[in-house]
Amino acid sequence: MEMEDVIPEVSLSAVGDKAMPIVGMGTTAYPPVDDETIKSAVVDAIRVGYRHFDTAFAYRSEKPLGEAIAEALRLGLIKSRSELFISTKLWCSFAERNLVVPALKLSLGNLKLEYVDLFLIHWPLRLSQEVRQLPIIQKEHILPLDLKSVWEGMEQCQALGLTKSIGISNFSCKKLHEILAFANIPPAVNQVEMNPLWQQKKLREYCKAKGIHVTAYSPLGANGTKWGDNRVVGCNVLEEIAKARGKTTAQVSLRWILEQEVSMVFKTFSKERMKENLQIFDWSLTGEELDKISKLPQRKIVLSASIFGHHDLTVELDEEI
Ligand SMILES: NC(=O)C1=CN([C@@H]2O[C@H](COP(=O)(O)OP(=O)(O)OC[C@H]3O[C@@H](n4cnc5c(N)ncnc54)[C@H](OP(=O)(O)O)[C@@H]3O)[C@@H](O)[C@H]2O)C=CC1
Ligand SMILES: O=C[C@H](O)[C@@H](O)[C@@H](O)[C@H](O)C(=O)O
Repeated sequence: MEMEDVIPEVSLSAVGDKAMPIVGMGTTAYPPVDDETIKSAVVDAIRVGYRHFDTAFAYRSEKPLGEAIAEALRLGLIKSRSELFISTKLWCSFAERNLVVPALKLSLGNLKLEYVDLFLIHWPLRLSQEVRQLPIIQKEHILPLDLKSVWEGMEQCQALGLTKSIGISNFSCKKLHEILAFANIPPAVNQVEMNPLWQQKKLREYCKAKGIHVTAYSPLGANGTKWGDNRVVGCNVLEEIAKARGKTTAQVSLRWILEQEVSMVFKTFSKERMKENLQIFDWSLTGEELDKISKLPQRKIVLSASIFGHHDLTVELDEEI
């Protein structure tokens, strides 16, 4: 059986015809790797059965992802680009009304694609165009986002057919409330950190009520990266469940996410772990196990203040839920 047959899909509210595989592969690596490594990891992932890939202008992975797609087509691993679901994100230094369409065109140029399936506002922040690296030392380079005008630019991207659907990332209930007040096209997706140690209960309830699909990022707590740590894969409660069930701690975390009816994007460039991380569809957690996980102490792992630098806007963002 082909793995793609077993990855379920979800229909997004704003996308006419395209469903999103509920498991996708992330493409941001730490420490950074060369393009060839990303390209061959994506080709491996397509072989294993992944069809959904998450990139961003900021990850510098758009180009190798595009090359991997071309290679997969050449090798006959897929027959058409339409078999894939590709999402990319608007970087904060393009978060201005007139820069949104050109930014997506830049990303499409990197990807060598005519359209993406999903385009997200990466963070509810704007960065000055002078910013060249993170974290930002000069505080005046972190700026508030004019959400209404940026969203108009996102809507234009969809109207132009450059993306099938549009959404947001790292948005709290408060910011969702703001955007829903004026959006002509409501966001299809909110991509946020979610794992057993940051369960996002309130945000998920809010999104469900508003018909916004949630995608979990850093579902393994971004193990081994500079924006995450090993608290999820090293969590005792998850380890105990894993041992009792003959699974890995990562599989327990991913299975828990699946059972919350959200989708997820995780990153691994190891072919073995690509397979391991897909072994989550044919078993389920017991009520007792779910109960233990629901009682885990909660703490956000991915903090905008550590990615961008300490600033009133990042501190406020990290506190909002
Ligand atoms: N919208 C946003 O602001 C953000 C979006 N993202 C997106 O989400 C994706 C996933 O999140 P990310 O932050 O990468 O974190 P993840 O939780 O996916 O963790 C990735 C890390 O876990 C390791 N890993 C993967 N599988 C296993 C396993 N089975 N056992 C042990 N370790 C494992 C990987 O190493 P290895 O490769 O060696 O297996 C990698 O170091 C990103 O790649 C990106 O696309 C992430 C952060 C923010
Ligand atoms: O420098 C850090 C990296 O950019 C990392 O924090 C981001 O790429 C993160 O995964 C995100 O999506 O915001």
